[in-house]
Amino acid sequence: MTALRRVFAGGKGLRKRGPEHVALDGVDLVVDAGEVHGLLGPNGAGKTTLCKILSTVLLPSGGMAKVLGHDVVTHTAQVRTSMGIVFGGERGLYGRLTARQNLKFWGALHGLHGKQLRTRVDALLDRVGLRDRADDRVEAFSRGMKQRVHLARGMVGDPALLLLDEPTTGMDPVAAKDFRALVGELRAERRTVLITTHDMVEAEQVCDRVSLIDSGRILATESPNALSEWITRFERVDALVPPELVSRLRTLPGVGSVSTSDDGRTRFETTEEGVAAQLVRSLVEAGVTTVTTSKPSLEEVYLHVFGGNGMAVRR
Ligand SMILES: Nc1ncnc2c1ncn2[C@@H]1O[C@H](COP(=O)(O)OP(=O)(O)OP(=O)(O)O)[C@@H](O)[C@H]1O
Repeated sequence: MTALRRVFAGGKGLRKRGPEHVALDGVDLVVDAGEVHGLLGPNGAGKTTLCKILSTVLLPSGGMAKVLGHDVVTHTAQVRTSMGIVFGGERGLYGRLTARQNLKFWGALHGLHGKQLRTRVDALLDRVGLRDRADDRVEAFSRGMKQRVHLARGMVGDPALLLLDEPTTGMDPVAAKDFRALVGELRAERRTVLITTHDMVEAEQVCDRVSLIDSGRILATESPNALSEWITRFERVDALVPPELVSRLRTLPGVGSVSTSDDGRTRFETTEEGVAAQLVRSLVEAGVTTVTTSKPSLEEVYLHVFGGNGMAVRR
């Protein structure tokens, strides 16, 4: 996609008069064939808008996007048949139908019928681990199971490209891990996958490359290694620490900001790998007992990495 732009009219209702809202502000991005590419950004960054344009349900306000060589504005039919779409949440599944019925319905829309349809649906149910629940209504499924039906639905047309929009949001950790394993299988089959997420660890685990998006702009495209380096570098250590010890520890190399809150707890933020562990050791040796460590949020890491131009959570 080149200089892709989408502006929404402001205000509500038919007579929209409020200020315009720029959801995509000139996005340039090339996803290579066979690549699992992550689009990582906070709420309101523009990820869903981008997915909607690529899946031809929303028109761009400017710029150009092609899916497997087909323009999303002028060649919508070709785009639609060459891609599978998996949106997170409840959208797109019929709760009162069984998993098998849902897949048959979508398969029929892709022009499959008879034995070919049955075989494809059976294979997909097997693949996403739902063979035993194939004839239960989808409304009784857990979030993770529904998401597996979604993935099977996205695969029913055997697409070369899959668009996964926040597929693991709301899943428990085990279900999310299983789902990521399925994405790994798609990569092994050399399918191209564009996956949006606001989970840095997820992006790091499943993607070949990750683009960071904020305020409708791509800030950078990175390898997962760079992300994992950020994740290990930036940690937080919180404890009740005597002032003289705070003064000593704040001079340690790799300790970034140090702040003490009203309740007397001090927070150290590290900027180098391994420093959090070193801090914890020093605190324990000095007799400090309740020490907690945590990972910063995506936004905080971006603030470290991009400074004042870090991510802003909108909405
Ligand atoms: N139909 C619409 N009308 C007006 N503004 C919209 C519309 N759809 C999206 N926006 C705005 O465009 C911006 C980008 O939204 P988008 O849904 O693409 O973000 P996102 O990165 O997918 O966020 P999330 O992770 O919360 O889904 C947001 O500020 C949002 O409020």
